[in-house]
Amino acid sequence: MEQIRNIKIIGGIDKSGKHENIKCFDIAQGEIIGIVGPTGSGKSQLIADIEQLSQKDSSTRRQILINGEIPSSELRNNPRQKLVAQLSQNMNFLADMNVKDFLLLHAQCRGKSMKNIDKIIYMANQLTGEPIKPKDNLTILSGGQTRALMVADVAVISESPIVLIDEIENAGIKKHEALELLSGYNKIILIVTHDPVMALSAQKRIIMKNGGMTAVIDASPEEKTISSQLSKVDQTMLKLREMIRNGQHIEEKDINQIFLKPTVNNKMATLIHH
Ligand SMILES: Nc1ncnc2c1ncn2[C@@H]1O[C@H](COP(=O)(O)OP(=O)(O)OP(=O)(O)O)[C@@H](O)[C@H]1O
Repeated sequence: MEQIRNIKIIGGIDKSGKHENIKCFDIAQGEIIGIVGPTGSGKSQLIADIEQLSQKDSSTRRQILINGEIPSSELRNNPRQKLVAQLSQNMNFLADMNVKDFLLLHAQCRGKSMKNIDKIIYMANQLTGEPIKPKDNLTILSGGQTRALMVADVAVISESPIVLIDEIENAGIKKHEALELLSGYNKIILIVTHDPVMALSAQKRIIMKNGGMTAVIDASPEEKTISSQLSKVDQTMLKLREMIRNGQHIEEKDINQIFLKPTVNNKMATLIHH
């Protein structure tokens, strides 16, 4: 597959038939873009336009260019050239095989090195509190383990240059780290989310309203700091969850990592303390 360096979204019309505010939006390899907006505002439709490489032929009349050009019909229609890998809350592995065998099979199908398998399991284990073992059966993995393994698998083995993450707010994984891992593999990442940790991890976020892209907001330096603070809160919640699951008692020191670190400013500190 040709290397996808960037995609361009050329704006179309919203649900009222008016031109979208955003006429043109470029996304480069390695960028993380959030898509936010109320229910029914057209977030999934925007993703569908990208996935189908719409050429003014969907309800939104948007056009998607790849590397600045109209994509070939091969790229649009051949399922083997699928551009978008999707990760969502409700996805589960169905195959009755163990983690290592599955990864070996997937790597083999994609013509990827089989030497990376242990690395993928290691990466997945950095994202989840509950260690995944190579001999674990896929079907017994918990929700968090499943999502963590999918993220590592998509990052290393899958060839899809675009990764769509659809509302994995309660995935039970370190979301911030998961996004960093994927963007490190130069994927274009689009996240539909209502979760501040995820939304603020994105460099930019597209604001949807009434079926149209109304604005694009660049994450401010302050928001980036808030994002890493929230990520620590997130990790502490994951840790507490694991401890409770394992029948342990929670002590004040277990939540100190949220409170002890200097916060963005006093306002943020007050917010967390209360
Ligand atoms: N520009 C548009 N023109 C016409 N119809 C549109 C447009 N954008 C979205 N729609 C339609 O509006 C409906 C709601 O959009 P969509 O499902 O994308 O919203 P959403 O923001 O993903 O909602 P939710 O948060 O509930 O998942 C869909 O049927 C979609 O096809």
